[in-house]
Order: sequence, then C-alpha cells, then structure tokens
Amino acid sequence: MRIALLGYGKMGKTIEEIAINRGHEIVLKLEEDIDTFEIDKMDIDVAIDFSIPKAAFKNITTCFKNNIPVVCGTTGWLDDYEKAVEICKKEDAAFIYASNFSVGVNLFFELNRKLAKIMNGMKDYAVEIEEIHHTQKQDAPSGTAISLAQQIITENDQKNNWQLDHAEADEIPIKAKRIENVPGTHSVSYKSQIDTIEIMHTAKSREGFALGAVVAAEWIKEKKGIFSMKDVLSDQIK
Ligand SMILES: NC(=O)C1=CN([C@@H]2O[C@H](COP(=O)(O)OP(=O)(O)OC[C@H]3O[C@@H](n4cnc5c(N)ncnc54)[C@H](O)[C@@H]3O)[C@@H](O)[C@H]2O)C=CC1
Ligand SMILES: O=C(O)C1=N[C@H](C(=O)O)C[C@H](O)C1
Repeated sequence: MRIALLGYGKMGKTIEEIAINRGHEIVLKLEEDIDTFEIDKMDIDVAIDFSIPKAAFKNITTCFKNNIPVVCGTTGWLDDYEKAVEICKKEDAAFIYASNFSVGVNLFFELNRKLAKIMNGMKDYAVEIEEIHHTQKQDAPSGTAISLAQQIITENDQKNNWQLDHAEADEIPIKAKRIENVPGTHSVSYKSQIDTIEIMHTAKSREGFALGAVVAAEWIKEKKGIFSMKDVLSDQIK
C-alpha cells in the first residue's frame, strides 16, 4: 500500500516503522499545511493522520475530496467530527476515527462498558476516570478518557456529562496528569467509603497504537463509508 502520513511526529515515525515492516511504502510525510502538496497526483492508497488538533479537520477533508481513505488518530478536534462525516459521505469516501487504535484499549473499552452496566444504580460508589500522558500532549482530557466517559454515560442513569477535574453530581470527573515519557495510562474507578473497584490500561510503548492504525489502514483501503475500530476488530472482539 502507498501510505501518506499526515503528521510525522512520535506516532508518525512509529507507524512508518511498522508499515514498512508489513511491506507498505510511505509516499508522504506531512509536517505542514496539506495545501502545499499536490496529493491528487501522488497515487496514495490510504492516509493516516496523527497530527495536531488544529490541522486534523483540513487534512482529513482534503483527502476525502481527493478520494483517499483516511485513518485518523488525532485527538482534540472532535467538535468538527460530524462536519467531517458529512463531507466524507458527500464525497463517497472512507473514514475511521478512533481515540485509541490499540487492541488492548479496545478490549478495555468492552470491559468498561460491562462494568458500567453492572455499577449502574450502585449509589454508594462514585465513578472517576484518570488519564496520565507525557508532557508534550496538547489536549486534555485524552480522547481515550472521553471515549471511556461516553461509554459510562450511555450505561449510567445518573451521569449525563463529563468534566475535567471538578464535576457536578450528574457528571463524571476526569483527572488528567502529565508526566515525562508516559505513553498513555487510563483508569476507571468506582469508590465507596469502604472499598474501590478499579480497571486500568497501561500502554508500555506507542507500538500498540501504531500497529492498530496500520491494520485499520489495510482494512479500510477498498471500502467506502464511516467505520470504527470495533468494525476493524469485529473478528477478534465480539
Ligand atoms: N488514536 C490513538 O491511538 C492515538 C492518538 N494519538 C494522538 O495523535 C496525535 C499525534 O500524536 P504524537 O505523534 O504523539 O504528536 P507529535 O507532536 O509527536 O506529532 C505531531 C506532528 O504533527 C505535525 N504537524 C504540525 N502541523 C501539521 C499539519 N498542518 N499537518 C500535518 N502535520 C502537522 C508536527 O510537525 C508533528 O510532527 C495527537 O493528537 C495524539 O493525541 C497519539 C497516540 C495514539
Ligand atoms: O497523545 C497521546 O500520546 C495519546 N493520545 C491518545 C488519546 O488522547 O487518548 C491515545 C493514547 O492514550 C496516547
């Protein structure tokens, strides 16, 4: 596959290594405005966007307009997600966004959903999410923490929203910590006066995120439409 990397930072470089090992070719390493490249002439099979929040929407929609399928892992731009979906449909293109591409976190999402269902109505327990990332991260809370909160909100009759740090009774508090070199740690805890129930995912490196993004790119190459990582992993995660 001929892959365009939209964003060539920590994730772009890890994806490059894995993609080449899987027999793909990197034909573009974008670190600036996408308009400076004639991507319509580059014969790109799939674009993988791990850039920055303010560049993601333009990168992605430029690809849709040039009939290039997009895998996007950039977080912190989701206010424009619905607009991107509309453009994708209008252009008959293909799109996968995931706040987290690792298989481990997608298993963790399933666990979170099930635990949220069990804990719904357990009034002695207060739910809380914590995420820890490296100090260069531009957005807070992490996209993964927002996905975890949205899953809990779907299952929990008492919670309608999430809030960074201090939350009202109907909100889930998310704590975001920044510590040098941490690739990504997420926990969901339910605390009562007498005990705590906690689930946690700890990424040991960026390899899982990058491998998931390359697998998603291989999966979406010949498809049209809007997909999720759950679609990509449907054979593995029931
Ligand atoms: N969904 C997932 O599984 C994961 C998502 N992420 C997200 O991916 C994004 C990138 O993460 P990192 O690689 O760690 O960040 P990074 O800061 O190392 O890399 C970002 C790159 O984007 C480039 N860039 C700046 N302006 C650009 C533009 N207009 N077009 C294209 N590229 C541009 C920068 O030069 C930089 O090289 C973040 O939003 C992060 O939250 C990170 C890890 C996993
Ligand atoms: O910025 C990162 O590094 C990460 N971002 C993603 C997020 O915001 O959830 C995924 C992963 O945790 C690493």
